[in-house]
Amino acid sequence: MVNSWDEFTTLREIVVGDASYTRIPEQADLSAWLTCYPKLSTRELADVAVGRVPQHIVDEANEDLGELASTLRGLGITVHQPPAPDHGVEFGTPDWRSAGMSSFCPRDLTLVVGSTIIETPSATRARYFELFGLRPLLQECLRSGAHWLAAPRPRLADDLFPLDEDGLPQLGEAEPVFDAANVLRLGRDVLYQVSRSGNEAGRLWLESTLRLVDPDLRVHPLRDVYGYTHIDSTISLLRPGLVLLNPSRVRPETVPEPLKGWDVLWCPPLRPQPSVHGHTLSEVWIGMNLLMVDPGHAVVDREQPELIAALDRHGIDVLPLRLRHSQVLGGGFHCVTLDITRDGGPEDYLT
Ligand SMILES: NC(=[NH2+])NCCC[C@H](N)C(=O)O
Repeated sequence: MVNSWDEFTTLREIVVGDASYTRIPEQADLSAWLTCYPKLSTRELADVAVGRVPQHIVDEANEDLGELASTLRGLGITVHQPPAPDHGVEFGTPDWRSAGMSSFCPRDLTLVVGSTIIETPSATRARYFELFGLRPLLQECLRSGAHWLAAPRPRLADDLFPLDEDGLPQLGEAEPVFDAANVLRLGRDVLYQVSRSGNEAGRLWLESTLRLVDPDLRVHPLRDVYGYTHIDSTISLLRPGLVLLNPSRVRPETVPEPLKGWDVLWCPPLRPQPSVHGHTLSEVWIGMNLLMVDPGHAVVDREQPELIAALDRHGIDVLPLRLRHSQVLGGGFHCVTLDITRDGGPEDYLT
């Protein structure tokens, strides 16, 4: 039964990703450049290894996902691992053509608010059909009583991706686009990061749609916190009143308004993963991208002992697991999962 209103109450059912067929999309595609390596110049992009990710990386990533799935099942959690489609298959629209990218991060394109599943309008062309891999499960959820919506299919024409004064890609406002991973759920409050992976039109669409889901829901835009892809290596909601924040992106004076008054665990310096495939889709801060199993237990990268110790000091026991390629593939434990059932409801955690 689909019911997930937050990021920390006791977890009952979850989706775990599949790294099979993962590809780095052609970087000549503006949307791929924006989502993958937005800080690289066109000259630097020439060095990026595009196409299928080396099989040993895929195999090790799937091994780690398998261990995650087994650990969660061992805790009595129902785990789904829908098989990835072949992301090498090309597709297109009247405006562009692309091949796929990855099913490693189910968090990115599917937003669950309560019993409503929302397919979000990603700005990444290569991810346009990624959710077809989840469709059988989403139909199962529908049959079990979930509401299932999809945002207006975005056109993703070039006018959505203007260049800035440095010739680097930006996200325009031509249409509503955002990834689900730009959103954190906090009971009746929803944090929406405005960035290169979620625009203001996307926020407007989400606000309008969530009014249909529950008129008491409140969407809080987070602007000028982190301008790049996704919110969950900048902010991790640990439990009511305690948040893990990325000190390289947030300062005490810029703690997002909805979280002022919460206790802050400033993430300690994290350890980079060994470089195995040139440029990485994530910064080192992906190490703080953790999964709360319940308010007292977190799945965390076992190669981050300083973070594990900091969580322990805040009364959070850690299940230390490995995710050897979270930087290269751009996903930590929050990214590579999608919780569909937790115990919490539309609580008011902010007053
Ligand atoms: N849901 C996700 N895939 N999140 C990944 C966020 C990675 C973020 N752009 C960073 O470099 O730290």
